[in-house]
Amino acid sequence: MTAAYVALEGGHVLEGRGRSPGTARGELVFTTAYTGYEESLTDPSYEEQVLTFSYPLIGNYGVREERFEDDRVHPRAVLAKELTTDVVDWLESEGVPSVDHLDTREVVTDIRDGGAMKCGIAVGEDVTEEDALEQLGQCKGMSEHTDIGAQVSVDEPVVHGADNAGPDVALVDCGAKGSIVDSLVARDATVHVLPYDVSEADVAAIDPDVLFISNGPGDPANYEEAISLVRAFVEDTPVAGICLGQQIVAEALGGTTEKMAFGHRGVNQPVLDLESGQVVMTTQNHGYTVAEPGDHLEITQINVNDDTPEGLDGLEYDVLTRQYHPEANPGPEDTLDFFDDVLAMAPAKTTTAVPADD
Ligand SMILES: NC(=O)CC[C@H](N)C(=O)O
Repeated sequence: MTAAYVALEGGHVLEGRGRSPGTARGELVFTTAYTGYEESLTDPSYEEQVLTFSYPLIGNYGVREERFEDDRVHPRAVLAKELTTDVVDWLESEGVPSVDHLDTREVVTDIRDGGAMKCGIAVGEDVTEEDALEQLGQCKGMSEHTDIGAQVSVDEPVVHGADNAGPDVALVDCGAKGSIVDSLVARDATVHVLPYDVSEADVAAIDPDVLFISNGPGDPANYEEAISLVRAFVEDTPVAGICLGQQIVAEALGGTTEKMAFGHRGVNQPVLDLESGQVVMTTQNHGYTVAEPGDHLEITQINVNDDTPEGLDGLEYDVLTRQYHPEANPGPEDTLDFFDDVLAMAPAKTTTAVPADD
């Protein structure tokens, strides 16, 4: 049997069954999602993290590329109670180590008690506990990954829906999920996917109808270029954001963000809309949260479990953000209308009326 060790911050080492081999380190987190493992594993927001699935059987409906959110697996390693060979083969082909036959209830309890923590993984024929501890020793804290955007963003601009007649959206790609692009293109927008550190001049050249900051991994405070961009454009251009995007917008407009103990990751997080009184089920994957919205934003939606901000509106500016993932994938599609609301902020296109013949 292939050996597998998981060294947790503090030095406690768990032993499991080795599946795909390799060594890795990252921030140990868990998701309670009971479906959507392909989408979660290809979500760039999991970059530099080790993902534990609390749902016990992962891989029972195979691996299909059309469900991927990006072209590669982002977590550094995967932990579960039971992984199917479909998933293990996929992870192995991507060089991502995985461990199963773990008591994931224990792992989740450790994370809930200790918070998201550093961990080291070693999987292989000859690996030892020391190999996992050595990985743990080299593990950086999430906020120390100061240029994490470079690991997940496009290098050059890419345009989707070029022939669409709707608004031009400048999507700052801090690790955008494919479903965000798809949701906008499906609503007739032209989406300009731009590098995470795109310059003000390059955005201005597009003359976007909406500036949209994507989801992405790591600490929002490290995305200085995107923060400046929001400040530069917000007076004249509607601004939208999802997850990391909400956090960046808050940082830009005088608000603050902070790290949560272990965050929200799952597909049934209840969110209350403060105006309508309605509760919606949402998909979430974040470890930071907006602490204070500042003077230019108001909190419109909150998490029912812990009251953290889930939606922000601009007070004097056109701003609309969500902490959860309205694009779903995985998870419920209750909140897709966010994309309609975002595009409704775009100024009406000026069309030249064709004079009638008579
Ligand atoms: N999904 C995301 O965009 C995650 C945002 C941020 N990296 C966090 O952990 O809070």
